[in-house]
Amino acid sequence: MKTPVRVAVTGAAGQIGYSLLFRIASGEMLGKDQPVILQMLELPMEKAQAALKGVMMELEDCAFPLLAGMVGTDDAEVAFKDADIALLVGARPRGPGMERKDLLLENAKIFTAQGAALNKVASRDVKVLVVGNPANTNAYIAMKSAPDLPAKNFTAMLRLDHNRALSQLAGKAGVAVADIEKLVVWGNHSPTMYPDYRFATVNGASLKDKIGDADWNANTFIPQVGKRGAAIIEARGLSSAASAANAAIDHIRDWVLGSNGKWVTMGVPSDGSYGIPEGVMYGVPVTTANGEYTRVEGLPVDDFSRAAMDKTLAELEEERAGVAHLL
Ligand SMILES: NC(=O)c1ccc[n+]([C@@H]2O[C@H](COP(=O)([O-])OP(=O)(O)OC[C@H]3O[C@@H](n4cnc5c(N)ncnc54)[C@H](O)[C@@H]3O)[C@@H](O)[C@H]2O)c1
Ligand SMILES: O=C(O)C[C@H](O)C(=O)O
Repeated sequence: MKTPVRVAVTGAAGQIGYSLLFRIASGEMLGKDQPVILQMLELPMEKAQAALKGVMMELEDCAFPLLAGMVGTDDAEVAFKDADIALLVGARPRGPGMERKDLLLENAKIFTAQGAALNKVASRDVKVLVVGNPANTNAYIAMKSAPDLPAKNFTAMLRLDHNRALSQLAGKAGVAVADIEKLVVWGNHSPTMYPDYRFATVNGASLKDKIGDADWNANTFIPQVGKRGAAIIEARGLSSAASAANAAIDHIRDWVLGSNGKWVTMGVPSDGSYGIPEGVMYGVPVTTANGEYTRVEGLPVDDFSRAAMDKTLAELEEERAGVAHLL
């Protein structure tokens, strides 16, 4: 039997938490031979703690063979103690008519506190994924609030956007999602993101050539992927949850177990490549192996792409300036 991995999940009694925890405990994230200990954080409020207790009762009732332990708490330092993986989900979601950055100041303080708690008690190798919005800037805040942990351990979730783009492309081209490779989503998890299929292939052939529709790319595909979160809020009255949990599982699974050479999108602190200033938490293509991600380097950036990449960068810089006083 392998040593259990400690997985901390914040906002554990929320919508995403409810779609996420059972899949982690069943082995879908870290493998069917990997025991896990779930360390769950919720707000110190009676209702949230009662809901967390209910979720833990249900986890217990699943009798998951891989669930080696559970902790439910309102104290971040308990939830993050020795955590190998931390999924920072707990934050306020937006409602209809809001942009994710409208949540910035309200949610930012959560991530200064949780970054500091991770800094103090988590494993030095902890892999952190920020899901709570605005995800890139919250991940940046957590990273800056944890100066003793390597910056590369902090990531933001762009995988939902990557998966959304895959499905739109597969539908347009009449191909299977599984056959599409080398897709990128650059930048911020916001409507300014730039889903880019210039390099994408289907069974080795260019997807861009197969689609051959620049107007669809600029006027349908890019805005549709960028505004998909709002479309779901409009339809459901609540923000995406099962698909967000699924993307979080994809992100961590690939980071820990490897992407087998496939490109995936992760929001990571920039190393200065592609004209993105160092430290900005920006969606880029990576491959993953042996628990590390490696940027796909040297892709050509044409004028259209440069403009799109700079627009999403400008928004991230603006968000970063808006929280500078907290860091
Ligand atoms: N990055 C993405 O792709 C993506 C996708 C979907 C949703 N989201 C974001 O994820 C977040 C959670 O969404 P949800 O639908 O699960 O929301 P939700 O309101 O259903 O659940 C959030 C939970 O977090 C808890 N919480 C709030 N502050 C906390 C704190 N400081 N510590 C611990 N727990 C805390 C709340 O009590 C609640 O139970 C939102 O910010 C949402 O916008 C991101
Ligand atoms: O759009 C939102 O506010 C929720 C989430 O970020 C999403 O993309 O579905």
